Amino acid sequence: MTKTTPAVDLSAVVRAFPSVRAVDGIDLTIERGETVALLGRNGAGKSTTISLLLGLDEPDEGAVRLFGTTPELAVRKGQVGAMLQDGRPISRVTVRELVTFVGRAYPKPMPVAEALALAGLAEVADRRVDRLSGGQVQRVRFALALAGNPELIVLDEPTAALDVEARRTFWESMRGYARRGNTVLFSTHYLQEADANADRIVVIDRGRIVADGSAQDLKRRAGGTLVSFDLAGRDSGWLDTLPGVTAVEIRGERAGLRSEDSDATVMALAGRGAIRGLRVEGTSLESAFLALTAGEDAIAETTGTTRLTAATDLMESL
Ligand SMILES: Nc1ncnc2c1ncn2[C@@H]1O[C@H](COP(=O)(O)OP(=O)(O)OP(=O)(O)O)[C@@H](O)[C@H]1O
Repeated sequence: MTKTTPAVDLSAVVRAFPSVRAVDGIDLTIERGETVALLGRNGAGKSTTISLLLGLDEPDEGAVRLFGTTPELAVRKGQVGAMLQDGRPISRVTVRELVTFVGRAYPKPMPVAEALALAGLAEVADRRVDRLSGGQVQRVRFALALAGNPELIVLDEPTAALDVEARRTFWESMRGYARRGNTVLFSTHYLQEADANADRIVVIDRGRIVADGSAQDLKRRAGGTLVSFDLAGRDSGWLDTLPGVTAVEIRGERAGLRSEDSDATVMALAGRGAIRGLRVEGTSLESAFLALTAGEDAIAETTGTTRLTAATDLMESL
């Protein structure tokens, strides 16, 4: 094993339950030092992927390696810390006592003061865990994940129940840990969190990876730009033949065109004098995500050619 062994390596991983293939052939490599968001809708397969990655569940097919070894061994060695969705820490002890106790289970624990400081708990270290706010409890769980001094931390929807301020402090702590050269994998429904806190976003849908890259890459993949204009009584049958256009949506008098080459689309529209109320907008991360994870149901009325474009999203933008 060399220094360059990736932190995470999932290879053709499948986990099938009787009613659903929760993970349906995932290949994912995360290099040391990366911060990666696993982004997907409810039921996309994020938690199942995380369970497999931590060795809490076994894949039916494929292989999972952490730092070149099995998840069990990596966890036992303290290389991996995790913060999962449920489980409230035991409460009749102080924050410091709890972090100290958990650290003792690992061969090379992080010094307690350091774990408390990184998690933003120094000021409440001597308070009982059952006297803390929801945001503080979440930070205790983060400190417990840090207790073994891990190189990789895995967080399953870490900010799901937190208000805006608690989220902000949570992500500050996480970034402090990542800046030390550590690796972070977190799952989220929140696009803004993925965009703001990850170097790389892996979009998962129906147990498969449907996109993997920076926020910028996702926007590009989701179909570039939205060009819209007033039809002013024209028919719309010709719009999907225009250069660059991948999808067309008509809403009353307004036409929306998803375009991979907005310059060419606008030129062609201008050539036909169809420029009344013309608007050209870049794809937001929100619409990129919707487009990448849209089901067949969301596309029903779209006359365009791409499967990736969600009609509902296009309608919202008009
Ligand atoms: N133990 C299980 N037995 C049967 N089906 C399961 C089991 N665990 C998960 N599933 C199913 O697998 C699919 C993926 O679930 P998973 O919890 O991994 O999704 P998720 O992306 O984490 O969703 P959420 O954001 O709601 O937590 C879902 O259809 C879920 O119902």
